[in-house]
Amino acid sequence: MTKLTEVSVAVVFDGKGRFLMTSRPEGKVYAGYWEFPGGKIEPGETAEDAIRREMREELGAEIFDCKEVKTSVFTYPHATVHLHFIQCRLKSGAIKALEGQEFKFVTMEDLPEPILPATVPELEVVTACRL
Ligand SMILES: Nc1nc2c([nH]c(=O)n2[C@@H]2O[C@H](COP(=O)(O)OP(=O)(O)OP(=O)(O)O)[C@@H](O)[C@H]2O)c(=O)[nH]1
Repeated sequence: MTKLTEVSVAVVFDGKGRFLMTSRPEGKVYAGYWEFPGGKIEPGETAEDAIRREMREELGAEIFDCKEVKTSVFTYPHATVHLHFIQCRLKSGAIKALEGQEFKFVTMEDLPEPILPATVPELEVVTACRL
């Protein structure tokens, strides 16, 4: 059976109904592609533990009200990923790009390009979660 890479990603809205996307930094596969913030789940972590850690490491952000809203599986040439979409809220304070990435709050009408292939088909469903 194919080994799944477990990945946790955050679905975060701002007060205007826009959601957060980040660009992948140089040196990673698909560098420059836009995605939901997040990363691989490490051994012993839950999806929620992982997204709390990734948001802290990548963006200096603390989150709360975490809820898994969807999972999906996508096969890339380099790996098969099992994505866990965690809707959450940001505690107040500025987000900082700590890993050389870019970030922005976007709408479906104003998406950045290019977006990771696995993320594109999930955008509609995930953004429908808006509170
Ligand atoms: N963060 C994130 N990763 C995604 C999304 N969609 C998607 O297919 N992925 C895939 O999930 C995997 C996440 O790995 P990563 O390289 O970002 O994870 P990481 O920060 O833990 O990486 P590291 O192993 O270099 O420390 C990649 O294979 C990436 O292509 C998405 O929307 N957000």
